[in-house]
Amino acid sequence: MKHAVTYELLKTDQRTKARRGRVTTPHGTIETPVFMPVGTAATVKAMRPEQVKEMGAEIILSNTYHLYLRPGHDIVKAAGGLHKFMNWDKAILTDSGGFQVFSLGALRKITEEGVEFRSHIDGSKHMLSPEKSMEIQNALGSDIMMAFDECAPYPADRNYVKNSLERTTRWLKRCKEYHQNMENQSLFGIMQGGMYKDLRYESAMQIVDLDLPGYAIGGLSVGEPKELMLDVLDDCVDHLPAEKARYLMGVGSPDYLFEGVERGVDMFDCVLPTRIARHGMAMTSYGRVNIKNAKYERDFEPLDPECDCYTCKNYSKAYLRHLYKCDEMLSAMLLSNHNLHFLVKMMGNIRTAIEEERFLEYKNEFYAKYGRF
Ligand SMILES: Nc1nc2c(CCNCC3CCCC3)c3[nH]c(NCCc4ccccc4)nc3cc2c(=O)[nH]1
Repeated sequence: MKHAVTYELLKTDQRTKARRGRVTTPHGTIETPVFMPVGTAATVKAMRPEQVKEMGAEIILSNTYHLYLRPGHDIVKAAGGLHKFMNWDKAILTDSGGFQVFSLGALRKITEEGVEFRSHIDGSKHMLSPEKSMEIQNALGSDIMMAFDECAPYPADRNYVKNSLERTTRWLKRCKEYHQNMENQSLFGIMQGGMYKDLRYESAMQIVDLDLPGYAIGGLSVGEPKELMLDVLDDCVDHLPAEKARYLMGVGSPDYLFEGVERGVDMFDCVLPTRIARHGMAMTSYGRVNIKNAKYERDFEPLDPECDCYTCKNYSKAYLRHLYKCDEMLSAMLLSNHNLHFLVKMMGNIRTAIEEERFLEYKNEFYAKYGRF
């Protein structure tokens, strides 16, 4: 069957595995490498969709687990699907809910069938399975649906990880089986295998056979040390086909984005930029700014002198500090807008740097200014 979503490789860096590509979806194209803003409950928190579009975002994420529990995928479907419901007409990727059950829900039991859990909202009992996850994602109408997987905890013993990845592969086959009749939505597989390189290879071989348009690297950014994560990641990428999209799940701070791009990753997502914004933290060209710090009380300069976002063009650190101290809603709105703009613009600069064969130079230039991470 023709894939609804396709990846085309445009250029590979001559000195690293960094690459420039493009993902085509029924709701438009996505230039890669790309950072995808997260919109968990059908909103990128504190942002209007027009602002997310204006900064250049071409795809956002949402989530099966959250929307199934509230408001219910049947309501979103009745509204005409997630694009209509949240007034976003570009691409949407939905995560499958597995990761969120482990990280949010009160987990009850994992069986071959799926995962039993209690809702973190009202404690009611639920069951997510590959089929249920696909039914929900189909109702939501996302362009890219993630397979229902288990993200093994870290650390986890080798035997557990091996059994878990093999079940995740069986679940992927059930997702693909169920997906047959959804021509406007594509399914991405997810590689697991913990921090065990041989199990990562095993997982990759099993899922690549299914010839999907894109593959995610799951099971990382789960508390492991940075060097371990990067070492395993470096290996994982080599086992995925060059002509398919590669998505590293849950990664989104500047340093990890540069390191991921350098190792051949095309797509990233993370709640970080909007989450730290709500805690008064901003990402700037010169490192992180903690706006509640007293040193900004009379600092009438913008957050980032090199940023052209709405926040940096119109407000000072002193004002932003004041808003945060007063717990004003505008604080989260302005800092979220800046942080997302910062990452989306940074990825645009990375794409240009790859095109101009100067990715490493740009990375070093960025690191020099950003200071310690
Ligand atoms: N299916 C699946 N999802 C994963 C996710 C969720 C990705 N964002 C989904 C969005 C859709 C809606 C919600 C998020 C992950 N997120 C992380 N790390 C995030 C670490 C982090 C947490 C908080 C702040 C910063 C970093 N590792 C992940 C591994 C997996 C995985 O194997 N399988």
